[in-house]
Amino acid sequence: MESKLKEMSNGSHSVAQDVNGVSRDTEDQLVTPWTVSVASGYTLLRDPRHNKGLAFTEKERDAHYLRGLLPPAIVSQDLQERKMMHNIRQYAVPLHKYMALMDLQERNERLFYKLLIDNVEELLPVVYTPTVGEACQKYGSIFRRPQGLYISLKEKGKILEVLKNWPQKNVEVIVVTDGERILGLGDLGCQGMGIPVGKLSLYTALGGLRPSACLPVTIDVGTNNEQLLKDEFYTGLRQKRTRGQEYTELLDEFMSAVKKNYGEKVLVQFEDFGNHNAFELLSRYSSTHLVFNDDIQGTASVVLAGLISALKLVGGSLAEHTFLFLGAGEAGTGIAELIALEISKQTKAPVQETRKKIWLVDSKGLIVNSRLGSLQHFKKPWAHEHEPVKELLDAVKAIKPTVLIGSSGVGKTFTKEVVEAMADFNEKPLILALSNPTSQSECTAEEAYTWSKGRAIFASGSPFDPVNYEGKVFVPGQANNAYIFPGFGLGLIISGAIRVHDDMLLAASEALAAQVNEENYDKGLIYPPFTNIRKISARIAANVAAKVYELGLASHLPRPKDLVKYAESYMYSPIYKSFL
Ligand SMILES: NC(=O)C1=CN([C@@H]2O[C@H](COP(=O)(O)OP(=O)(O)OC[C@H]3O[C@@H](n4cnc5c(N)ncnc54)[C@H](OP(=O)(O)O)[C@@H]3O)[C@@H](O)[C@H]2O)C=CC1
Ligand SMILES: CC(=O)C(=O)O
Ligand SMILES: [Mg+2]
Repeated sequence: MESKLKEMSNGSHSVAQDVNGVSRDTEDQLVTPWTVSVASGYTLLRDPRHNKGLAFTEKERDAHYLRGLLPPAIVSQDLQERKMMHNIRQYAVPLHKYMALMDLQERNERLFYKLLIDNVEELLPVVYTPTVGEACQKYGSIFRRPQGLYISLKEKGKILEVLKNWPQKNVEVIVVTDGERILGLGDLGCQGMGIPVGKLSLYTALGGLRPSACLPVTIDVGTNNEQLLKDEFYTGLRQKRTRGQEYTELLDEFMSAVKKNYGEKVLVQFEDFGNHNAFELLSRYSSTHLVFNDDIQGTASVVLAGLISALKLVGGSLAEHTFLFLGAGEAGTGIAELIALEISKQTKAPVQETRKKIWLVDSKGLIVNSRLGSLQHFKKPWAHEHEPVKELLDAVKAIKPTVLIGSSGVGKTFTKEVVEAMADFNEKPLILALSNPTSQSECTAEEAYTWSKGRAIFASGSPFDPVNYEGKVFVPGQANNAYIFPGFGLGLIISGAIRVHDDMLLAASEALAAQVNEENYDKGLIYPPFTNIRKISARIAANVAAKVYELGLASHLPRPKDLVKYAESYMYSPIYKSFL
């Protein structure tokens, strides 16, 4: 659909909207709380949103007081990209690549996104898992310029004012963490900021949301990480985590301030909270806000997509498979619930029935009925009738799963014996080692292929290189919610969704699974490569938006006819704009 821009006044600044009321504010506006201006001269070169470096043309240099502030050469954005990629490839240490990319993001935002979009397979492991994990661990010592918004206990009572300090007013998506469960690395407190920053750079690069529409937030309620509390470079509050009423009040204040400042339709994505808060927050706000928990829901949707496409390789219907999880937290129970829902939709059997072929193991062993009294609420639906089993290997032998999913955050837990047992009773065992970063992966790709004698269908949360096993090359896929959340969020935003519904997650899974082609299957892949991720995200967005309209939860009316085209037309382009 062709977008027809019209200017609308919104308080102190102007916001452009299309016929559907979707914000199409241009990137050219530098919006501060008190004025609307585009910087010029020296300030323009230091404004990452508008800076083009040597790509400023002669005319732009004249028009914007840049004469003398740049050397005479004028280069294209493509040449700048080649130069930056060359420089980044010189670094042998991934963390140095990460720091170079963050510097670029702070210097020249469009060039940063052009690099990320054009080189997504190469740079994803740098701005995202696994390197972002190390960056969070060392965030205090690599800290240069602050990114995102920090809301600590010190700001209690004035969160709305804090939000108003953020220069962008037309925010569409917030990714928020409290840093308690950063990937599988545990409590990193305030240093968890790397995660919302990284996730939102994927929202732009993979899903096409404007950078100015994305707000990374870290809620700092302290940390129980003793090492960080003692670290002189730690950037957060030096106190133990606040729990209970004070925590709840802070989160309530944040959520209501967000709605006041950005309106009903801002999407809040919860990321890497400890599970004792994650489920609670999702259920508390899901009827009043547009909220989505990536670890519970995004992960569920990406894994379901992988399972649907894997059926082409392993055969049978979902209902005919038996699933065993190592890890019964956000990811594990979230995925389990969506699989049960999908099977229920396919077979018309009640979810209580379809759950019975899904088993979970936590740190205390298999989840069984005799443990019901002491189980956290999110584990209870998975307590089935069985004698207690302590070890994963024994659970594998007892349950005989066709699908084994690792969501424990603990590396090396899919041992040789576990993989061999899976390969004993499955022609093609489906093994997903979801835990991040690479150090926490339940097994490596090489281990999965070698121990199963080349029969495993394998995917992992963090990427592994292709493996040569007995002369055949196996390409492992990446089962990561990065496939889902950018397109999912885009679908919610273009339709003006007011609430998230499980059927939208199913719609996202279906759209992703449909993108896997014969060439991918031939390589043993159950996910498409990330190379075409923007096209994939547009299709996910369209399917999600279609579901939003079907459920009557859309506020952007009329419904665009061609939702894929509409999603594509909505996407941010990192190509430089002319300033003449
Ligand atoms: N690939 C992807 O897209 C995603 C990957 N993840 C990854 O999944 C992992 C888990 O995340 P999440 O579910 O949110 O974490 P949670 O903390 O919510 O859950 C972890 C679960 O693992 C169990 N566990 C811990 N240690 C062991 C052990 N030694 N043996 C068996 N079970 C164990 C815990 O048991 P207990 O309850 O008894 O403590 C708990 O049930 C992380 O590494 C994260 O990076 C998460 C989201 C997306
Ligand atoms: C991928 C992700 O969201 C996680 O590991 O937490
Ligand atoms: Mg996460």
